[in-house]
Amino acid sequence: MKSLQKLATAQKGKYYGLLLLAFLLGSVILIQAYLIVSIVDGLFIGKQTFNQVFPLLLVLLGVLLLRSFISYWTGQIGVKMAVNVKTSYRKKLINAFSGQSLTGSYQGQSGQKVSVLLDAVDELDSFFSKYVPQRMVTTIVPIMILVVVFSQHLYSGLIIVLTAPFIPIFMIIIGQSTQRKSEEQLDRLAAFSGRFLDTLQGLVSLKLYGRSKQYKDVIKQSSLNFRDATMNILKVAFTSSLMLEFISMLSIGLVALELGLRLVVFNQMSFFTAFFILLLIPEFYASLKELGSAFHAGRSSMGAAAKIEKELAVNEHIPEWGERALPTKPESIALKDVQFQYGEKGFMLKDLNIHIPSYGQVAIVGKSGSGKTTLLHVIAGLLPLSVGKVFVGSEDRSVYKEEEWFRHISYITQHPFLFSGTIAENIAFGVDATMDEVESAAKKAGIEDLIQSLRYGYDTQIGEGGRGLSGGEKQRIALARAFLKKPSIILFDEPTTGLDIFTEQILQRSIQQLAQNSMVITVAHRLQTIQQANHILFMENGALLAQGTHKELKASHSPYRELFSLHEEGQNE
Ligand SMILES: Nc1ncnc2c1ncn2[C@@H]1O[C@H](COP(=O)(O)OP(=O)(O)OP(=O)(O)O)[C@@H](O)[C@H]1O
Repeated sequence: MKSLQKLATAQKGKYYGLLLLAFLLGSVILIQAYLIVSIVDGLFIGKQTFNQVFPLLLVLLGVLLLRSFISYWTGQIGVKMAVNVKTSYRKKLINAFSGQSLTGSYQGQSGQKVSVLLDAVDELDSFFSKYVPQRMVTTIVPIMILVVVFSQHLYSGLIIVLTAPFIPIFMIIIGQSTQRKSEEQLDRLAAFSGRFLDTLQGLVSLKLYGRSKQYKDVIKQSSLNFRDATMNILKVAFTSSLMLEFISMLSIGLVALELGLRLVVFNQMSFFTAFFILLLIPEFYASLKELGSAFHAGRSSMGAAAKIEKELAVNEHIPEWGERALPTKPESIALKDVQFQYGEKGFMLKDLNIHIPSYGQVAIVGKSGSGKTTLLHVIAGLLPLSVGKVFVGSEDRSVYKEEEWFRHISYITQHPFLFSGTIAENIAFGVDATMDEVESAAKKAGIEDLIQSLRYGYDTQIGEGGRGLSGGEKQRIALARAFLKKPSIILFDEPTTGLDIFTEQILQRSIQQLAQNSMVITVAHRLQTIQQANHILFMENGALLAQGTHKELKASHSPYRELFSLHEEGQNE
């Protein structure tokens, strides 16, 4: 609770506002009890007329209104505190997620991350909107009441002092298990969300492999687990309310019995004093009881805070960036003694020394798993280097601003991600472009005819991830993006799966066109791409085995010759 508490005290204005309102509430409760007792005492003991007590009734009405107003403002301040904290946590989480390198973003299930961002952050609400305001009220109001009760009657004060500690003791015992159960509930919710999203995304594979029934059961089970965890929390909440009610009723009963005996049997006190104390005692215990419920909610928030902190504490190694602007057209890219490793013992790129000129086509070639895509990601600046440097021209790339670097890059992956929206919006993604420019880019990427054949043309809606488009169509939209963005560096992960001859030719032609003014680096799987490249990087097991033109490598390097002849065989077949 300490870290959440710090966030509450950091909002000084609101915190002191709550303190002031708690004092006001204490005073209003005392005045309200005093007025009620005066009116009843005046009417029934002092035999006053209604007209005589009427002014007091008006004041009482004012006091009741003031009390409602104080409760309203206390609630409002709590809600505003919660909003500030939730906004700041959501920002931190989004920054953490968006700042992650590729390896970080691949870890864990996407659904779980969404669950932390939405559900766990929402769970923080009750600490600030309920617990903090109520704790302030309970710190001040019962003490004010106790002082007044002691000033009126010593023994009633003593009974309160003896019975009141049972409530906080009980709250602490219950609070421990609430936090544990709340963490468990959030874990299960995150697991449920994660599995659900995984299943949705892999629905086709599940059907093809006849696993949809098993996954249905898995989802059902994780949903039941979440339900059980929620029920466990509710069980604790109900038990805690019952016990708090029981303790406070018992204590009020004891004080009432003592007052009754003194007033009626022993005739040792006035009706005014007895009634006044009797009205204040329920207020005293109500305040403690409400803290009990708020404490329960606050503990749930702690569980959520622990989960969020865990997500934020992932100490990930990310690419470094500086503050300098990048020249309009970056000169060559050079990798000097570069190494990169996935995790501590994962696959490793070893001692890479590569020079790529500012225009022309570079092909990265090698067997599957040799590290071609990983090298492309290192060149793109998506992965942090373990050792070595990447130079842009003569400058270390890390001195440049991240957004400046990415402004110069287009990356056409094997499965480009399209966002839910129109085709035009997807082509113009990240740039301000007129409709003419969008159409001209689509034409260069060879997708214009297809778009025009659609009923709504460029305004056709596509689903998230490009649902509704084929792989080749998605790649051509990504190409159109590249034409529109006019990047200096184009990274292209050539599709391994067979595209039709028509689409393949369009892709080849477009890439060649882009290579006239830009640096094109392709993870090449096709013979034609390899033959056309100005420079070839031949990878094996994370190392750069050889580099040069296709002719040079074919003539001098036997492993390359072997791979190339395999390519040729595949193509002939
Ligand atoms: N995020 C990751 N975390 C850990 N290891 C990874 C990750 N991505 C890839 N690898 C591993 O790194 C190695 C190289 O992968 P990479 O995708 O770079 O190969 P590739 O040459 O592009 O293969 P392909 O031609 O089949 O696409 C593989 O052994 C792969 O399992």
